[in-house]
Amino acid sequence: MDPITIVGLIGSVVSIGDVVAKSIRKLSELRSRYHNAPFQITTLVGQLYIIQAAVGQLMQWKSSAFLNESRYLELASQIEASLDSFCPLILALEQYLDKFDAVSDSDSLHMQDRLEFMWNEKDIDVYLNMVDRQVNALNLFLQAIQWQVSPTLLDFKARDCTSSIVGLGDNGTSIFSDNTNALSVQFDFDAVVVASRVYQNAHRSHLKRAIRANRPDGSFSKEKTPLQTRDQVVLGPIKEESGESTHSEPSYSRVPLRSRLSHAVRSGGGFHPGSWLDATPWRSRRKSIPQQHDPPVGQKRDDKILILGPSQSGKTTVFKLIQYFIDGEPTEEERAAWAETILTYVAKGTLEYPDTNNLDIETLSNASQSDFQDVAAAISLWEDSDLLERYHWSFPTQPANIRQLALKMQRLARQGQHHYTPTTQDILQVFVKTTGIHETTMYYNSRSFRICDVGGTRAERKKWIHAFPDASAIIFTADATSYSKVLSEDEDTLGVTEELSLFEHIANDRRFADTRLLLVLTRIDQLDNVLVRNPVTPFPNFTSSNLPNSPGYKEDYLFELEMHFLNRLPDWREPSEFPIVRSDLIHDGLYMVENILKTLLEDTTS
Ligand SMILES: Nc1nc2c(ncn2[C@@H]2O[C@H](COP(=O)(O)OP(=O)(O)OP(=O)(O)O)[C@@H](O)[C@H]2O)c(=O)[nH]1
Ligand SMILES: [Mg+2]
Repeated sequence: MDPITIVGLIGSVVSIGDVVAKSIRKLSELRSRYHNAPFQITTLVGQLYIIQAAVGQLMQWKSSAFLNESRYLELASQIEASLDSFCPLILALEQYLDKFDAVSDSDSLHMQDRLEFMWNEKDIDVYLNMVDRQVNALNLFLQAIQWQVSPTLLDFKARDCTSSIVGLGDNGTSIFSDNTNALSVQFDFDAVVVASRVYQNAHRSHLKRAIRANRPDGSFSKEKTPLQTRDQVVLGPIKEESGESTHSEPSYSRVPLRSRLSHAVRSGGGFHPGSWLDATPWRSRRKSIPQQHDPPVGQKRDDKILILGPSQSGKTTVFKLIQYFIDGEPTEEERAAWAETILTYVAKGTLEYPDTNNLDIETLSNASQSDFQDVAAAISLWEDSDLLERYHWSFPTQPANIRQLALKMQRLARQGQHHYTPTTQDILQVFVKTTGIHETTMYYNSRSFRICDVGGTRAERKKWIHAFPDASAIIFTADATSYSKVLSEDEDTLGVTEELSLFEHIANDRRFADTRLLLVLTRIDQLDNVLVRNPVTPFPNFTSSNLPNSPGYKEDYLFELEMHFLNRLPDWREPSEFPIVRSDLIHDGLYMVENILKTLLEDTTS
């Protein structure tokens, strides 16, 4: 059957739907007017409703996506045959009911009409039987179609994020919904999906794999299956929820007084050694919190530090800093390897500038060490200091850092250098998006510990679950200037909204009840510039008696920002045990990580 015939078929389904609806209306009217109406009428109405629902299902065939699938074409011809026998039946029923049209105009049935109606009760019986058979046939038929259709439907639903099911595909591929809110919602098609053969198969195979993985010898057992719950599967963006946890308006209900926070919130650029570093060991001061699983007696696990935060918040920069602090700054070979990456980064950033008319595209797209002088000349565009102003804040790279690197390269080229060797600061300034999880074991004060860097985009966060087990500390990085930016993966969401809700999700996660949490506010060096140019609109209650270009204004803003983070802490976390570090990672990061490591590993390294 060709697509045009199917469109015709859908047309006949629509008209059958109309006749069925009319018959239901007529029968219902008759039932309400004719007290003691034969039981068959009620049954007939019920059956017709089922047919109406079935016809509604068939309407899904309108979707053009089905028209190109051979298996639907085959089903379409079967449906047509089925409707061929159903049409005369439903039309005959309509005609039969037309006879009572006259009586339905009056308020109740007259005696003569009643007699006629009862006389015809047998006719109704016949119709009922026939409709009944038709309903059964249609039911079976629709079930068969659902089996075929559901994987495709599921695919659509998952892709447009309305599915509550994660990871099902006809060809064995997984589909994930980005909308994690949907994961806790039940949908009316869930039952159909769960009953479908493809779901059952996938479920059984996941079960088998999980059981097998749990057995050292790979065999099956009847022991408890370590299945993940649905909310463990994806850690995606967290939407603002209604009720207590809504933070569109700042609320300070859970925030202690400024004085109480004096040693939780550090002020000024960079890290201030002192009170919170010298504080009593973390664990001894912890409030009573939900139970966590300790390692078996006698077995001491390595500490594991997770670096979490949204994309471009500075996770990898912190990771690099820790590495350089412990292993020493990059070697000559490592610097040479970084040179190409940085050249390409700057050249690509220049090319992404919206006005590319005057650019030497050829040189910039093939930037390499060998033509360093040409590349440096081609990026002279960045000397234009107004350029940053005209850059849109959602720009996926870091215009300020690119500009600094570009200016530096031009200076080196003018000095006659033909090769570019980056400094540690240059390496820290480059952005290479992280994908996956990067775990490394490092040694500090004769102790080994593990450190994990992860990708921070929404898509990457789905993998975080694998890094969570055994985390002893979390460094959460947040860009202090993100109130003025939107996400590169979603231009409708402000950076600060995303980082606050992600932080809330992590801070409130019971899995981390025994895990230290530390916040690093990054890009403090860029904050002055950003504050002068962008009003702090996301925090409507923010006021300052200082002028936007003064240090007092920056201090007031940072205090406001930190309050928003503190507001997201659960009751079982003590704000005074939640260090906040303000940092310019590029220029004083090494000093900061030394203090962070001392603090996070304090009771194990001393
Ligand atoms: N000027 C300045 N730039 C910073 C600072 N912190 C981070 N950056 C820059 O911000 C960009 C992104 O930093 P990354 O550490 O790569 O970001 P990330 O969080 O690892 O991002 P993903 O890998 O996508 O999750 C880089 O270009 C860094 O140099 C800072 O304190 N000051
Ligand atoms: Mg990264």
